[in-house]
Amino acid sequence: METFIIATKNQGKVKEFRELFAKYNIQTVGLEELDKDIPDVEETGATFEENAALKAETISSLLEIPVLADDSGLEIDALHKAPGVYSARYAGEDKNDQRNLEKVLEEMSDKENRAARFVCVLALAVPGQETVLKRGTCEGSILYHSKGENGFGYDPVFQPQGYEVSMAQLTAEEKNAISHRADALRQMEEFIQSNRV
Ligand SMILES: O=P(O)(O)OP(=O)(O)OP(=O)(O)OC[C@H]1O[C@@H](n2cnc3c(O)ncnc32)[C@H](O)[C@@H]1O
Ligand SMILES: [Mg+2]
Repeated sequence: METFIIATKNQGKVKEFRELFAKYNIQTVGLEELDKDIPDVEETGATFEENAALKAETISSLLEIPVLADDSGLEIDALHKAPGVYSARYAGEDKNDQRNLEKVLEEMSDKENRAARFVCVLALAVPGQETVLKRGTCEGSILYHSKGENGFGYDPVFQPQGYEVSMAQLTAEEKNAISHRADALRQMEEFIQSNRV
């Protein structure tokens, strides 16, 4: 089976990419599964696109092979699109999912407009080629309390549009059918196919 490198250290993303790529018969590997010690890429960009490209291009140059990176997060309308590109570090530099979602619940406790979306930008960097960027979204709303155990990150406080449960109450299969990550990957499909390694 072919293998694709995903430039991420997030095990929640690694699991979802493994599931999403299975239908292409491609195996995916996260950075922590590689033998090499890969340095953290500083996410200095102002947009998901900039950060996704930064991660994909840095790791692709280092390994000299095609690399896919994911920069994602939660945009909340009542918070002027925060936490946005700062989603991973919303409650502090130590990147704690639980504290991040508690901060969202607190900031949203008095807000009537609950509209929000998950955004995922995928960047495919191939040595000697221009990086390809694709953006996927999943619309929904912010709950008043967290519920559910599945998924990762902000899933327990996010209710996808058309559902009465949180993203964390969906099965992996159900989330993968509607997620921002699946949406972005569908758009990236032809580029993945033409860069099978
Ligand atoms: O940069 P890498 O190494 O890929 O890992 P990361 O966790 O730092 O990833 P990001 O910089 O893209 O930050 C994404 C943030 O958005 C959250 N997030 C992304 N996708 C999500 C999803 O499908 N469900 C819930 N939260 C998600 C995630 O928990 C992080 O807090
Ligand atoms: Mg990150």
